Amino acid sequence: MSDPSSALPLRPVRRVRFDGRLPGDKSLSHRILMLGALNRGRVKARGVLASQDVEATLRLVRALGVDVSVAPDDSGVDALAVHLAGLGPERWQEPRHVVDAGNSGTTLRLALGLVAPYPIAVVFDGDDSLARRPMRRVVDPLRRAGAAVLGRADGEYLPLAIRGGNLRPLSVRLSVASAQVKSALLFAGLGTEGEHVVEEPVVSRDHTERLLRALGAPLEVEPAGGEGARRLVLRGPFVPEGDHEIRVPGDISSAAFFLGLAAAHPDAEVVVREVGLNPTRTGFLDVLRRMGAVVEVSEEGEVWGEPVGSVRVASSRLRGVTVGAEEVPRLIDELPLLAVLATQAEGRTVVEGASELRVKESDRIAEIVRLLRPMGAEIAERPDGFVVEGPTPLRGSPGDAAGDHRLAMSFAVAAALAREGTSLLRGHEAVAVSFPSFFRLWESLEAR
Ligand SMILES: O=C(O)C1=C[C@@H](OP(=O)(O)O)[C@@H](O)[C@H](O)C1
Ligand SMILES: C=C(OP(=O)(O)O)C(=O)O
Repeated sequence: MSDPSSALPLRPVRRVRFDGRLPGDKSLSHRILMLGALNRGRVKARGVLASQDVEATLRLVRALGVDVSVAPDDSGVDALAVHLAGLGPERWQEPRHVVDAGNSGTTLRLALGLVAPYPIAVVFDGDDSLARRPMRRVVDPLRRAGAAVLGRADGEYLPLAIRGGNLRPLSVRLSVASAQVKSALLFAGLGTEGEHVVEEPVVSRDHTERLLRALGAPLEVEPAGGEGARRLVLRGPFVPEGDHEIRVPGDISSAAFFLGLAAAHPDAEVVVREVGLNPTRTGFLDVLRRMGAVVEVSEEGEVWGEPVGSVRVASSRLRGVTVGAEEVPRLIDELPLLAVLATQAEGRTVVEGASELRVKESDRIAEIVRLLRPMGAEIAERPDGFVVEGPTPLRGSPGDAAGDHRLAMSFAVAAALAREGTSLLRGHEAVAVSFPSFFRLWESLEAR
């Protein structure tokens, strides 16, 4: 790990060639560990992401007293082999200590739903970024179902203490499209008698639904009202059983930094293998295509209902695009990167309906504008997104990742695309949240 106090020099990259696997999917890794903790039986998972966020979920699973063993998995980048021997939630213990969710919104929100049906008290805390992120979106529906939750600002912010048990059936129409809230409520339904209904206004990543159905849960997914809206109906209780094995596919959100660089760079070819191609996650590939990029996708199989395959992207002439609210959840974590690529595209790029970006690890709208302007980008902040006029040549500049892994990696792409000048990134160590080997792999790209 590099020295956190020093800035990392990032030079423009002359030639981009990459062909291989990248780290395992973060969303799937969290969910597999939590469902493994709930399961009555053994779960053997390979290719689990070895990163700080997933460490937080491992801390939760251990704190509940679940028997879990973790070893490096040499067949992947930043990969773990995890074996869980779950005895069902009746055997969970009340954690003796505060559970540290670190920087991970997914850990905290999903965990609140996971433990809510059971009569145990769990206290959560996390880092300063997580302590600024809103939790009432999960806490309120859990309270309405009968869980007791205490926390700062009436349960909006960490630290949070929950004690559940004996919940009433959940019936929730989400006002924001959030896979974290949806998943938390489905998890709560798993331990609760009755028919639970969750409606989302626009489809968000559906890993939880796919995993639950693969495990045999009585879950129906149907269209609801508006375009892209979905209604999920789960009959609880359902506790998964039996022995299961899974190999976690690569994370398209991590792959996006390599694929995006390839699209905007004049001499590039990148192939990412064995990556997850769940259509609720591939909005970034669709937007790249709309920008005129050469994107080839080959679907090669399925893991627990999740399509998996390879993606190839080569140097392309990009043009500006508009991305609206109905598409945002399918590429929410790739939007700061899209701002970088838009600086190299002909014409105007507009992102709207993305105010959720302001409550991620940082305010990703304000911070990406702050990072890109000194490099020569023409980018304007909007309350719910940004507008970029391109193309503008970028030049190396100092920048600060604001403790946000996606911003650190987006800045690395901008630095690689710069015509001249070395960029200096402060806070580069944030990449350990989702992609610890990022800079080791990035350094293998050829510097000018
Ligand atoms: O469910 C998940 O695994 C995630 C959902 C998204 O958050 P929201 O559900 O808050 O939009 C995303 O930004 C996050 O990186 C992971
Ligand atoms: C928003 C993210 O994660 P989380 O919400 O789990 O912190 C992310 O990985 O970009």
